[in-house]
Amino acid sequence: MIYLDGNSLGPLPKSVDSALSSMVTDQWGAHLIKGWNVDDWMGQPMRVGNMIGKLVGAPEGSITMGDTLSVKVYQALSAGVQMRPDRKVILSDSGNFPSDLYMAQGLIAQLDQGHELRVVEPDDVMDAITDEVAVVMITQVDYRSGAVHDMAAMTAKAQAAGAVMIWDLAHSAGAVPVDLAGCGCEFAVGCTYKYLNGGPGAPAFIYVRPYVIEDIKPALSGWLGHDAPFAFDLDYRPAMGIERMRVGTPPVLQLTALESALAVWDGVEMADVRAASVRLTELFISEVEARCPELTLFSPRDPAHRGSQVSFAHAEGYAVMQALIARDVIGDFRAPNLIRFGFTPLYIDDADVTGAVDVLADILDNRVWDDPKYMAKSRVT
Ligand SMILES: Cc1ncc(COP(=O)(O)O)c(C=O)c1O
Ligand SMILES: Nc1c(O)cccc1C(=O)C[C@H](N)C(=O)O
Repeated sequence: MIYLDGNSLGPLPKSVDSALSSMVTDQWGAHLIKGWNVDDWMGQPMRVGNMIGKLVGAPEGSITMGDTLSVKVYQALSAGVQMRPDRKVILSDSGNFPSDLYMAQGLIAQLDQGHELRVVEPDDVMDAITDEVAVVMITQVDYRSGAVHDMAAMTAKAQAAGAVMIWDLAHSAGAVPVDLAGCGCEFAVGCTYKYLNGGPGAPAFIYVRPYVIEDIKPALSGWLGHDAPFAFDLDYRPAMGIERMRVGTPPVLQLTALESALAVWDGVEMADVRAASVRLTELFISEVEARCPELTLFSPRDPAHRGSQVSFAHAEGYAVMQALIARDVIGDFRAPNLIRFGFTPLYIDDADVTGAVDVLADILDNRVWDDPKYMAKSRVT
């Protein structure tokens, strides 16, 4: 198999199977409830958060783990809106992943204070940052095109206009160098099942800039974000620091898989990963353009403006992708007409790229995709 879908679900790292089975047998099985203390399950969200922090330029103790990314988006958004009570606009772009926009719509309905979700074209975000905007919420790497927003420039513009900046790093963490502390944003969130290889349903992360955290009153005020969860007070009192963004019981099995998966990043420099990623995406684009004239590049041509994924448009993109998958070249399809490929240098090399293009060119040259069995849409694409 040539796996070019690590931008949606990373593969199984070799260490994870034994890490999970040891956790189940030696911790859960042997220690039962004592595991919360003797195996430090309670400390896992912070421990794993610190591992991720090293990959995204966040200081120790500024990231915690748990829940899904959609939930973490909601937490960051509600905190951001609360920080700017006099402003009513949440600004985002049409390249954002829909769940982020849906969470904003849900929050606005619940607040019922006249907030507006303003969605502009990706290229228009900078100009749309005005003094009406409470929060700018942007996914750094566009899930369809792979186009990259400049985190430092946009954060600076947002803050100069008095707005709070939230970055969604779902398609950035483990894919492109990120400097959260350097860019100065107030919030960042991301998932761990893509480039970080944490497995299906792996928990999300949330970063809050240290000086901001103490002012946040969490909207999801669960007991594990309480200052003293085991005091079982009847009233909520937020924990000190980033722990207040925890909600409930950590997903220990998923965090164990993720913690093991993250060990492969030890000694890996993001700059090296980025250089290899650029080489792979450049090779893929030049090979496809030379050999597959029916395909039109949808991603930015300049690698400086592209993440670690490449999309091409084809009118029958769904069927083309199904034919590729049937030949064990795995990418995915995004409506209405995009075939999307992720390039993950930890396990993809030049031979994978040229091998994938060999199959793609054959499928197009011989219209292999023009078959009813490749046209029928499945439930998850
Ligand atoms: C940019 C972005 N935001 C949010 C989500 C939603 O994440 P989750 O399903 O983990 O809530 C995804 C992926 O599904 C995504 O790519
Ligand atoms: N999270 C996913 C899932 O649970 C099922 C299928 C796909 C996903 C994804 O992550 C999709 C992904 N955010 C995307 O970029 O399209």
